[in-house]
Amino acid sequence: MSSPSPKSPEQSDKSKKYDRQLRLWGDHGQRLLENSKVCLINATALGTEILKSLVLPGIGSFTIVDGEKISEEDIGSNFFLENDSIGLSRAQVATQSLLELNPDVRGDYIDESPEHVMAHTQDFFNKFTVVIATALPEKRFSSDAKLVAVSVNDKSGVATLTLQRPPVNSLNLELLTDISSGLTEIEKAKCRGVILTSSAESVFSAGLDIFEVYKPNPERLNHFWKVLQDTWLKLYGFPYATVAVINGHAPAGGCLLALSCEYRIMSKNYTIGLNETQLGLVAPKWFIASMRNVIGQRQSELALTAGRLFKTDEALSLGLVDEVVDNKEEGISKAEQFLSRFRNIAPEVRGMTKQLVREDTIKDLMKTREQDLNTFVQYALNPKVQEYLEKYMQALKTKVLIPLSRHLWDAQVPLVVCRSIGFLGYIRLQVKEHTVIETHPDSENPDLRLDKPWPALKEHLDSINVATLDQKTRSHIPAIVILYYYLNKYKEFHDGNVPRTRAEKDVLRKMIRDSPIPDEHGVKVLEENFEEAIHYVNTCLNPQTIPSNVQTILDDDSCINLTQNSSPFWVMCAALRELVQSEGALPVSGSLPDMAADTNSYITLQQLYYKQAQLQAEAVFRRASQIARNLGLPQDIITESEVKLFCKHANELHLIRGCCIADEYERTSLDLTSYLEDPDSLMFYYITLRGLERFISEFNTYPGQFDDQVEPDVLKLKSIISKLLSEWNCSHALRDERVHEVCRYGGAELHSVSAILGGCAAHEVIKLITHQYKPLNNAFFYDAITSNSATFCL
Ligand SMILES: CC/C=C\C/C=C\CCCC/C=C/C(=O)SCCNC(=O)CCNC(=O)[C@H](O)C(C)(C)COP(=O)(O)OP(=O)(O)OC[C@H]1O[C@@H](n2cnc3c(N)ncnc32)[C@H](O)[C@@H]1OP(=O)(O)O
Repeated sequence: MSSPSPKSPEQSDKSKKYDRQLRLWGDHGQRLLENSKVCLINATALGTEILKSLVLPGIGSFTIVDGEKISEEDIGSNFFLENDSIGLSRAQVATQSLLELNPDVRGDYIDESPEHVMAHTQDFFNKFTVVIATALPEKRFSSDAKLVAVSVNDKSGVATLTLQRPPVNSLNLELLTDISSGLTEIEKAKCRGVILTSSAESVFSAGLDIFEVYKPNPERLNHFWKVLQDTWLKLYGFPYATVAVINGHAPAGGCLLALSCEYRIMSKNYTIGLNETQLGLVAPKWFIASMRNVIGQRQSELALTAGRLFKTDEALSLGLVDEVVDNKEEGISKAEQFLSRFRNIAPEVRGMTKQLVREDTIKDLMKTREQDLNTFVQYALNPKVQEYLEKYMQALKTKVLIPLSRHLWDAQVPLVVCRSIGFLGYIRLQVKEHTVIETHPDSENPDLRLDKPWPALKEHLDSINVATLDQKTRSHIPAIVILYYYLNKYKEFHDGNVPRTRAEKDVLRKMIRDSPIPDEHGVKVLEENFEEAIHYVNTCLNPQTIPSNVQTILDDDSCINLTQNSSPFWVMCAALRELVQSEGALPVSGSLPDMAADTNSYITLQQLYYKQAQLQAEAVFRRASQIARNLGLPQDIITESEVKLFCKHANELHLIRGCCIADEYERTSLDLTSYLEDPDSLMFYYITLRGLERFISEFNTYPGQFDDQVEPDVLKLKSIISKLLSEWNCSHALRDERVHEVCRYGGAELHSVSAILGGCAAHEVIKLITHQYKPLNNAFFYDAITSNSATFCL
């Protein structure tokens, strides 16, 4: 769904419109901004405020991902939503309002939750320049690793197929496909038997993955069900002996997997059953048959119609499982014992017998496969079922921050996580690697190279004898010429050294100050250009060294060992490294400060600096293009204008390597002592926020969201926070009033706080996009009560 906006016809209009900001980040920064694609997850008040401050300066495009409908609470805080839009898609309405702010920006939206987008289009977020997420809950991550592990014990000939799709082995298309190919692999290896188990600590399998069925892509939905049928047919009719070691909960589809095996061994204190009716769903016929074949018609009917989930011991009495064990290891050992029962029976004979026993059930599905598929698809696409699934999914807590963080970290897309709650604001930047070409350093000393002038400059400066110039010419020569002349005089008397200390510089300053010829009254009048020369003694004679930030970059492995994945920045750095190695210094910046001088002499000098900078930038460009060619990178990845900018600011290159939010959330110890001992430290906000996020994950509401729950929520939040602190081995406690304060907010967003924070977050995003100005590293807290703010590197 996209709402394209026409581009403004007049380029000059655009320059006029953006005139103020062009002074800050230049054409180069504006170009990057106009080519950027920004994704916003959740159009909360904070989210739309951030986008507002990005749309106005003219980002290329934005996409809002938000599956929420507009609520009354939204209207109270979100400036971009209006009363008559209650119940409409928040993503759509926010997109339309934001697009009105700037006709040069394109915007679109996806009216789906980020969880849904992640589950269906893994790489969706990779295409963005930056992803901004507001009000996003955390989640244990699911990785791209193989979803099943197959291992074969060569001695016993027993294969183990372990389900390992975190967090709960919910059966999506990929997991089912992997189970099916795992079984094929085991069949080819002619194993004596298979043990089916799970790597999760307390779940065998949570059954079918709800995300496969919620707002599905019809083609994938069809495919999903066919693969489920195939996998069941393969497992149910598997020629070798099969045992399920059920080391955790096995509801619905999880129970079906276990029922398809010949023998079931279950760990204590979990639940198992075909509970579909409890979920408002009807179990397909072959699910029912799988159960009936194990516990009989009568018990199946009772269990299925009530949607019963049985505790392990109940399941044992019912015959739904065959043995109970204390843990998975014991289960595996019991499973091996079961399989060894068939040691003296010919595997083909055993297999054929099993297939005959199961033949009718298998044939039933084979005959009705197409019809079963159509029934499922129609049922799943029914709006009522979808409505029901939406509610069900909300009840199944949704946490998404951690997988998103991990995914974007790997894809090297910056992630900006923000939250605005009550009087508290928080911004956290995740960048794996961010490089900055600082075009606006805090203090820039002119790069004059008077201590080591290159030949053309030396020749020109040496050609002017300041002492013999007539008064008029003297008063118009550029300060640099004067400085160079007296510097050489100074060197003559100081063994060829340039002045370094303050006292030494005073000597040089005095030489310049004393240089004018006295007038008829014996007074030495110091011209403006001589004053300037004295001024430059302080700033322009420091030896040309390579700043440590730049040296670190030139010594970085990414600069030395380039690969096909190297960014243009690193290719340019490698070329720069070669120039530095051959010339012993960074390229000349090429710009000359304004100075009191006659036009001709100033321009001559300016040309010398400009030409040298051009020559050096061209050398770096040629080398960078060569490196890119050698690496097989596209030729247009390095442009001449970019190299010029890079060389001009070569002493202001910065590299930031950040840390991954998912790692931060999975860290088991955190040394907060020094912060917590400081009564003014805002670090307690971080702890409160982490507690808040865990609260949302556990209870699916904000603490204090419901008036009658404020006090119980305070207790729950306190207990969550003290658990968090003890997980981090932190002995401090959080003051009670801090917890009360957060519960008082009840999850409310205040427009004024969101507006301030939105501006700050947008500013950080602009830094990330333009690669100018160093971004925040890495967390920012804003306390709107005291108007204090703090940054922490977490
Ligand atoms: C789906 C079919 C619908 C309609 C089609 C029409 C009809 C024909 C089909 C009928 C046959 C259907 C068969 C099925 O299998 S339906 C699925 C039924 N399964 C469940 O209802 C299980 C629900 N899950 C649980 O009860 C618990 O998660 C479980 C397994 C006991 C584990 O508990 P716990 O360890 O506390 O873990 P969490 O609850 O915190 O869950 C962790 C994490 O996993 C997500 N999740 C859980 N179950 C599923 C699932 N089935 N699909 C997708 N995701 C699931 C949960 O949301 C949590 O996610 P988070 O983001 O919060 O980390």
